[in-house]
Amino acid sequence: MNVIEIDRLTKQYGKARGITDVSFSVKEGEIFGFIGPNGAGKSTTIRTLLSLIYPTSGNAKIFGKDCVKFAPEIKKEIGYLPSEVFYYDNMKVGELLAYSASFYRKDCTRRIKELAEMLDLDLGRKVGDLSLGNKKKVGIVQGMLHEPKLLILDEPTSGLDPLMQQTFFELLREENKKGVTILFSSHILTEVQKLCGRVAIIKEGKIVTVESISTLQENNYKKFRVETSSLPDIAAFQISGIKDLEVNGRNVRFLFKGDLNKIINIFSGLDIVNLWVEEPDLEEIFLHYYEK
Ligand SMILES: Nc1ncnc2c1ncn2[C@@H]1O[C@H](COP(=O)(O)OP(=O)(O)OP(=O)(O)O)[C@@H](O)[C@H]1O
Repeated sequence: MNVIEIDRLTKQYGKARGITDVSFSVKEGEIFGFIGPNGAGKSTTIRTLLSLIYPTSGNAKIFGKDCVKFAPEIKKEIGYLPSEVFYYDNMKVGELLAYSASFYRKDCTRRIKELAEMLDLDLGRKVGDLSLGNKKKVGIVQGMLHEPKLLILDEPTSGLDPLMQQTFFELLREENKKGVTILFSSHILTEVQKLCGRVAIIKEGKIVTVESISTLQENNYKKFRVETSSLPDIAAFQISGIKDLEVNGRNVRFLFKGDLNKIINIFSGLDIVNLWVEEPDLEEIFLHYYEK
């Protein structure tokens, strides 16, 4: 069953582009990544799903129900973490979360305590005194306190330190094991790779592809840079799979996709002083993976 179904969703901000013909679906029980650079249209898509803004055309369904028509009903079953959180500074964290919980017809006290403990969040502190990361944690608890069936997280890790990111990812995996579906938006490919099974990639308001992470990785170019002790024989690098070859004296850079043993073969004929192998960043995947 599809928990989220987005069909040719378009949002124009006056003359400015928001998103154009965005379509993808998220199945029940998936952790689905929504990835793209800043300004690509992730927040616009998510805000449209939540009826915080209205589509210019197209439609989206959550739990099989139209997002606009059934917005209040759907929202009760969703946990949403916006990319930026703003709070009344004078409230204590516990008071703020109790207030958030009052919108749901269930007692969330126990869950608030559990989540706060897990994330090491002090419920007695004033919101105004919290660091950016701790404010983010308040947002996370706020989005999860009513134990929703669907979590929509817009750039949830910004501001969290690496250890807390790990704890947060564990928490998400636990929720997912309980059957919770997660839409996770990010501009950081590595974190999406760690957590998600499939991803939709958005660029300049349009979906570039919807792909499983494993397919995405298999088809990625890796970046190589090698420094040799003497001028290398460039002819050795003229094999299929290598592209964007750049030679600068004893330094050679190139991109490679395919059987890595071919590269090891080339390297075995060289006297290597230094070697760097890097995963391409998101922009490079856009440029090289999708040009085909
Ligand atoms: N209220 C608005 N009025 C006009 N244009 C907007 C508005 N909100 C977003 N946009 C534009 O819509 C496009 C998509 O922005 P959006 O915020 O959805 O991207 P994003 O992928 O979430 O990026 P970020 O990670 O930077 O938030 C951008 O070109 C942005 O400038």
